[in-house]
Amino acid sequence: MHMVRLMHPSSAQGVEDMIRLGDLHEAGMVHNLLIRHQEHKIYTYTGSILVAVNPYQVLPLYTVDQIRLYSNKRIGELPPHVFAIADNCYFNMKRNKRDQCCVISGESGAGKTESTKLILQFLAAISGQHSWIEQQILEANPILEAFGNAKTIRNDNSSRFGKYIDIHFNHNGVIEGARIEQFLLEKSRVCRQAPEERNYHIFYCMLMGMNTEQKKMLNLGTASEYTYLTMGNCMSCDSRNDAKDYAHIRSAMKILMFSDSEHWDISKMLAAILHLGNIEFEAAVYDNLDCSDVMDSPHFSIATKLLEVDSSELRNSLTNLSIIVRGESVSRPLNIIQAADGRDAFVKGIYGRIFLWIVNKINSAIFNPTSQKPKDRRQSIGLLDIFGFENFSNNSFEQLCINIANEHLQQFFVHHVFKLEQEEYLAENITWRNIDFTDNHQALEVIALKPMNIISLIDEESKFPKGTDATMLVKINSLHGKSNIYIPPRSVHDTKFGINHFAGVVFYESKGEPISAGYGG
Ligand SMILES: Nc1ncnc2c1ncn2[C@@H]1O[C@H](COP(=O)(O)OP(=O)(O)OP(=O)(O)O)[C@@H](O)[C@H]1O
Repeated sequence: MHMVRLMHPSSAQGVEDMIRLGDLHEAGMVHNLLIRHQEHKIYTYTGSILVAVNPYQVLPLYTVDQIRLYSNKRIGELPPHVFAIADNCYFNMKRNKRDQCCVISGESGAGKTESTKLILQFLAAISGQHSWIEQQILEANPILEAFGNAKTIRNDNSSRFGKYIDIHFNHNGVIEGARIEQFLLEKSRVCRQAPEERNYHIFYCMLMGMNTEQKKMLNLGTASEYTYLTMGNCMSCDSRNDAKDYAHIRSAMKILMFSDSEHWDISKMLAAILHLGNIEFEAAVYDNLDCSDVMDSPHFSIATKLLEVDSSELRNSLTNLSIIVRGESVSRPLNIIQAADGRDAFVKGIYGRIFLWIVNKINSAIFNPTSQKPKDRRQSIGLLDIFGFENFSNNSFEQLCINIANEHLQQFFVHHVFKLEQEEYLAENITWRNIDFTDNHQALEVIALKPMNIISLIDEESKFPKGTDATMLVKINSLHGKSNIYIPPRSVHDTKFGINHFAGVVFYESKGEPISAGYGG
């Protein structure tokens, strides 16, 4: 049993900056956040880091008066606030003429996207021009959220992609443009959703918001008619109004210069995805090989029309797999399970490209390339809104990518907060007590950095014509089986491998999707 000690007075009252806590350990910090949260004080500092606890209610913290109050103040002068961080970035950028960056991280539902939007709003308000470009930057959000957010069991508006927004300012500190980068869109959601989860908002918004004539042209009905929209058995979401959101998405697209024909082309692609999802395959045998054929249904012919492709070519590519080996195309028939997997991979490819196209289109409206003149040199504030570490009961390649991104962020954090600081103390001969910290550099090396790392082996196997999930595991086992980072499957029948991440062990499923579509492609 641990010794019982008196609580430090700072723990009983709570502190604005956890560095001042008398009981500086995990329980002390969590307790501090709890008592502050109970008083609706959702923000707390830990040095230069702001910790935000989601209040799940509207608090009067973001009014115009609050923006005015936090503008041009030193950190610590006022209670901790996301506006204080934004203000600090803005004035550091202007004063020191150095670009700034805010990293916003946390688990799903923590409030990352809301915080990103609040920082954007604050910057738009204090840089003070209420210009068309500011409005365009703010209106990019509803479009990105329509195509990249979905209802999950944790969050009715969960971002299923990471984003980096770089906001550009001229030498007077006025916003003159921005550029958005997206990472790791969860493409599997287009074809499959967990119970009580939905596909991307745009599908439901389109079906609820389009007029009858447009729906007729795309042969669309209601959400319940499409396999891809019903996997989670959840077609509506109490906190959302799909029809109203559709009107907002349309107006945001106009503000960001999407033409009517571009919007219509996107709608055709989305409708084609829904029809492709309803296509079924029947088994066939040809030359003693298990093959498949597309079952006759209106969905197939509608999909070919919407995609503007030849129906026999589409049929052929859905039921055969072609790989390029040494410059030559090698084709083999697919059985019905492989054909359905291949169709899903095709759909994920289409959706991923639509998303990329949309981000590029938004950038073409809000991004101004730099001028060469030194007096026009622009400065920037970057906002990174990226998913936190994930560990579900079933983890796929997508979780592996997300967790690698978090390993990199952790390494950046370790490097800046501990390693560089300690080097500086040493260089200046300052006496200090060594702080123990866990360095995740070795994990990063094994997973993604050193030669023959786990990711490169997965990549290599996905390009190998005879590569399967099983051959991939054999290779990883033989090269990393003895490392303390990789945990091999427990038996030859086990298809899960584990990775010892900085935040804990996660087991990943290697089986399920064809390797070329799931892991490699
Ligand atoms: N500061 C806040 N004030 C009030 N409500 C908030 C605040 N931050 C978050 N919320 C509520 O919590 C919900 C989830 O927040 P948000 O979407 O920002 O989480 P997230 O961390 O981006 O999650 P995900 O990783 O799933 O995208 C929001 O839709 C909103 O209802």
